[in-house]
Amino acid sequence: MDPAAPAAAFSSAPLGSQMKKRAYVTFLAGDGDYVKGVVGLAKGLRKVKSAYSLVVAVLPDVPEPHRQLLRAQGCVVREIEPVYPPENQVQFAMAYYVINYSKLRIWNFLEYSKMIYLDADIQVYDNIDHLFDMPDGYFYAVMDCFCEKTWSHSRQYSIGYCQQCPDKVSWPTEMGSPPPLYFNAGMFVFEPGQSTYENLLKTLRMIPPTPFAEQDFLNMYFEKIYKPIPLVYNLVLAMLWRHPENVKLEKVKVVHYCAAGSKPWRYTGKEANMDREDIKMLVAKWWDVYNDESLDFKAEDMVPEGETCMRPLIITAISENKINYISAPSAA
Ligand SMILES: O=c1ccn([C@@H]2O[C@H](COP(=O)(O)OP(=O)(O)O)[C@@H](O)[C@H]2O)c(=O)[nH]1
Ligand SMILES: OC[C@H]1O[C@H](O[C@@H]2[C@@H](O)[C@H](O)[C@@H](O)[C@H](O)[C@@H]2O)[C@H](O)[C@@H](O)[C@H]1O
Repeated sequence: MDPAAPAAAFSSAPLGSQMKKRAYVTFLAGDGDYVKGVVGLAKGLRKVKSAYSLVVAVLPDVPEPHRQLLRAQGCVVREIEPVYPPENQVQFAMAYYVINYSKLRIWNFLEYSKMIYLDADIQVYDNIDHLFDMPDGYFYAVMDCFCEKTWSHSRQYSIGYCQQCPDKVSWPTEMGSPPPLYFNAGMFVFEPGQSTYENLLKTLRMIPPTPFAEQDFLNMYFEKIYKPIPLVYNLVLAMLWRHPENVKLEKVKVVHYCAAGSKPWRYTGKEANMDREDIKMLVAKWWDVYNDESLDFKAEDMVPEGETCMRPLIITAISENKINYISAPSAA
């Protein structure tokens, strides 16, 4: 149990503690407003009644008050050391992407057998716990789109090719085979492991960095075991105006607020496409969850960190006094 986990705990080894551990995990850097994204995500997962904890991998520059805020929302806060790419002159798509290589530390969370990574600018609106039950040995994520200006450095963008509509502009044979399927690294299902972790870091030192930083690197590294999953599990907002024919908004379970100007906690509506009705609706939807006090963490929400979906058994066991539940001291 993470020593910094909420005070609520089980006095005896939680039922099933020998079972495989699973959890959601996100990444937080800096002392800025992304912490709001993590709070929103923690409350969103609670709203959809996820059976798993949210682990937050924080860089050392995340201040203690922000860590306390996240613990008070039931998150498991884990400090990680930064990971920097080799010295390079590359122009990252966004200058701050250099910090995103630190996401690689989550492969070293060896107490977990399977995790679902979610960026802090993601919100989960339907329960996606079933993704944990997909076959082991693969890397699951949603395909990205190459049509936004952020891709102007790429061959795909230069010829107007996008994997979201491969028949619209087909890949020219003179350019060789089309690029392998490419995922958005804001959401993925993965299995932590020591050998994978060590090999990731060793390989990183040998690969020249590229504009999409760790997203490009992870696509290269996991190319052979990457399995695309439906777009409903990570709606990259640009899909709404780039490939509306591929989006059924009412079916979307996970929204990724990654388009420029779409971070709900910074939203002004002034950037391109931000005045769309669907964007306004999705930003309001994010705020509804963030502001919903009924979704704040309460002791009875505690699922032993990393446990499988044991809540019903645990509650029965508590009611039958098979295990004692030490509830967190009330906030009052
Ligand atoms: O100042 C920052 C910038 C980024 N992030 C983390 O890195 C992820 C990826 O950055 P961002 O969401 O800005 O990338 P985008 O998906 O919008 O390109 C964020 O979701 C956060 O989890 C952070 O914690 N602090
Ligand atoms: O560090 C590289 C980043 O790459 C991705 O950002 C998005 C974002 O840049 C959009 O603006 C693009 O349109 C989209 O394609 C691109 O994937 C991940 O979501 C993020 O977590 C991070 O890995």
